[in-house]
Amino acid sequence: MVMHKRARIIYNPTSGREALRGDLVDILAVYEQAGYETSAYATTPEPNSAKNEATRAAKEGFDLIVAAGGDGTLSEVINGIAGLKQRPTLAVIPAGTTNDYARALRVPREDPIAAAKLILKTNNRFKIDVGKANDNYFMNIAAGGTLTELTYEVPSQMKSLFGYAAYFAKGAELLPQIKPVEMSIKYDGQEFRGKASTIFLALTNSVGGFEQIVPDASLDDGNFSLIIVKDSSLVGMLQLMTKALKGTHVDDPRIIYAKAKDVMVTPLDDQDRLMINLDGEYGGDAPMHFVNLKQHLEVIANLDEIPNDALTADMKKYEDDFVRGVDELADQTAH
Ligand SMILES: Nc1ncnc2c1ncn2[C@@H]1O[C@H](COP(=O)(O)OP(=O)(O)OP(=O)(O)O)[C@@H](O)[C@H]1O
Repeated sequence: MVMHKRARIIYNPTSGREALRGDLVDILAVYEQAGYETSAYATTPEPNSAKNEATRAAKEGFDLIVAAGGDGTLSEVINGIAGLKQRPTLAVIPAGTTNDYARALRVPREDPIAAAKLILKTNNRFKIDVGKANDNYFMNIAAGGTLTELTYEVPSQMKSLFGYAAYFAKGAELLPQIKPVEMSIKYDGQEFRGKASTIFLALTNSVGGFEQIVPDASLDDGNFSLIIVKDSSLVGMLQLMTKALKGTHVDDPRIIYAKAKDVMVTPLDDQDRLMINLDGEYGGDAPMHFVNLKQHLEVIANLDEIPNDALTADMKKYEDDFVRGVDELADQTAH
């Protein structure tokens, strides 16, 4: 008897513009063509429906799990399998509005069937790092601060309309609420002790449109890129944001930029609440222990292709306007 490999597609019927529904038959056919006996599960509005199904399918011995939806669905699927001994391979079909992770894996983001077809390509399997934060897992970025919604809590509609520009608008609006917190950050035998306003632990360089926030990110080196932001003034933070667009923030004295596998973040004053955001969702408060699980998951990706993520003309213009606005603001405050 021939044993077939099995694939489980976990898809969110509501994500993005409900684009997946019409493509599902074709997507199933692609995985069948690749030799997988394939079935599909539609997620439900209940919390963790994608996560629970991912755990169930992995324990049932499925070889491949396809997470089809937005970053939220993908994050749940990763949380459903990352803690298991036997982990299926993960494929991603992006259908959300930001799809940061698919961008990092260079999975086509406009065409779900093209994304599925990566399974047919040779040289498409990569073992990549996964982040652990206390008992949760993340694949892209952990952010900590008094206000971790900084780059994330952008309403979906606004994201679809303005894409990447929406992050700036929202970021600028929220910045005045950021307050520095006295904290200890132990990282691979070193320690930062002092006031910091925000920290980031990144696994990829694909963070809400800031392609250069981690200019030298590697998906499989076992390290987080740790960014500790010491400044918290409005102008200072905005200036750092403009520098982050170009990747020049890493040399700024207001920032500590390091590579580390093990990071312990502890607020030093019990009164301070240091919230942690994992891949765009609230992930609990510090103290938090972060561990990089090196090459923990096998993913279907397109990493041998040359990146094709040039900023569109519109984004570029917005970026230029933003940089000019910040320069003017800095001038006014200086006088
Ligand atoms: N059948 C369903 N009906 C309503 N909501 C659902 C359903 N299935 C999943 N959800 C909800 O969808 C959310 C996850 O959305 P997901 O990240 O996949 O897409 P998105 O929000 O469109 O994408 P992005 O995060 O990129 O904006 C979760 O809050 C989940 O509870």
